[in-house]
Amino acid sequence: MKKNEISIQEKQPLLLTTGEPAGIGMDVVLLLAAENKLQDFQRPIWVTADATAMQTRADELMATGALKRCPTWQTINIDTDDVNTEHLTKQVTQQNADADHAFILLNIPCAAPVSCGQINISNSAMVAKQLEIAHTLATNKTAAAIVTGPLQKSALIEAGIKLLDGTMFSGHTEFFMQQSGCEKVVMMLANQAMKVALVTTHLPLKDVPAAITSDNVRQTVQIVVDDMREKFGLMQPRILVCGLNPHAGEGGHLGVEEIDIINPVLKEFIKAGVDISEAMPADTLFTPKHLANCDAVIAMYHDQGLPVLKSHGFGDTVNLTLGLPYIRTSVDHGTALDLAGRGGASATSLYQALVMANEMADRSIVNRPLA
Ligand SMILES: NC(=O)C1=CN([C@@H]2O[C@H](COP(=O)(O)OP(=O)(O)OC[C@H]3O[C@@H](n4cnc5c(N)ncnc54)[C@H](O)[C@@H]3O)[C@@H](O)[C@H]2O)C=CC1
Ligand SMILES: NCC(=O)COP(=O)(O)O
Repeated sequence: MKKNEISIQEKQPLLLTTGEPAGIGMDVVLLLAAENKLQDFQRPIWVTADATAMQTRADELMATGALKRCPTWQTINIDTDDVNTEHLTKQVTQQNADADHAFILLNIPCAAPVSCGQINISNSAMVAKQLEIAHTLATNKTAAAIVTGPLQKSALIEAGIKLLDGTMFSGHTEFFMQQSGCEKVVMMLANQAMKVALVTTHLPLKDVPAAITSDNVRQTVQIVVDDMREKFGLMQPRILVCGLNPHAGEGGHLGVEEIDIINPVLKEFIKAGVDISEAMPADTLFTPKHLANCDAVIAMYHDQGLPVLKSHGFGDTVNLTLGLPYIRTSVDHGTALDLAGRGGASATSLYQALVMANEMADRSIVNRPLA
């Protein structure tokens, strides 16, 4: 082995959360496992799920013919009451990965039996527990990266699960941000056609304008610039920014956020040598002419940027969180309750999310300073 090269045995696992047990999270893991695709990463794959529900889902998918063979996995029963201590890390790292199995299942029991496509909010605490465990193992670097399957936000909200600051649960992005003590993180979705980062995430549309503050725009741009360098290796990323209003405010006649808030911040970055535009009309920014010369787009809100991106590759897109102290990627789709256990789910987005997490983890090993 060359100096500074890391052996497969030394590589840390990718930790995959299956999310909502009534949705397709377990299906897509099983589909990849059955095709031996979880072995492409040369790393152990750890999967959080309810062990009984996983076996039942495998049986259901076998019955539909979606699984041609049933993959095998190794189950570890962990003490889920004690997830914030070294206790958890010891429990999982003391297990020897068995090469004959597609993945290691960290068993997080559901409170109620799982029925495909039927949300039961009694199981929402188990979904939140998966995220807590993932956060703990990524923070202490036991896991190289977190890759999340889909959860049903409404189920966690209706179960009364809150973020650390006591506000309503709104998504993985906000959950991991608060758990990590970050003031700000950035949601980015990426596919072959484009990368789109968002200034605001899961907010009612009526609350968006108030959230477009100088600080929010400044922090978003800084995180995008830093992580395009660190996570994608793009040292001088070319960034285009959407305005908030139609025609980027039409010179102030259709809204003033561009003049009062967005452009003054963007000018600071331009002056500092960052390759970034001033606020552009979002309807013409997302055209091939502009996208051809751009590494990332910053959109002001969720449904300004994501429908355009998903229309260019739903199923082949990765959702990632920039600005966290660890790597987190995710599928681009939701729980698809209509498909759970039926065999129609595509696992391509999960595969792409694993590829991206693995590449970022490998890059962070290469970039790690020599002791
Ligand atoms: N990463 C996450 O945790 C995400 C969670 N969600 C949550 O998922 C729930 C349902 O959201 P929806 O808007 O209905 O979106 P959805 O992505 O679950 O479903 C939209 C449509 O796409 C289809 N679809 C989704 N994933 C597919 C796959 N892998 N293969 C084939 N077809 C697929 C579904 O059958 C449905 O017709 C919501 O609670 C939402 O918050 C949505 C997006 C991401
Ligand atoms: N549209 C992406 C999405 O809603 C997923 O959000 P998160 O759970 O990754 O924060």
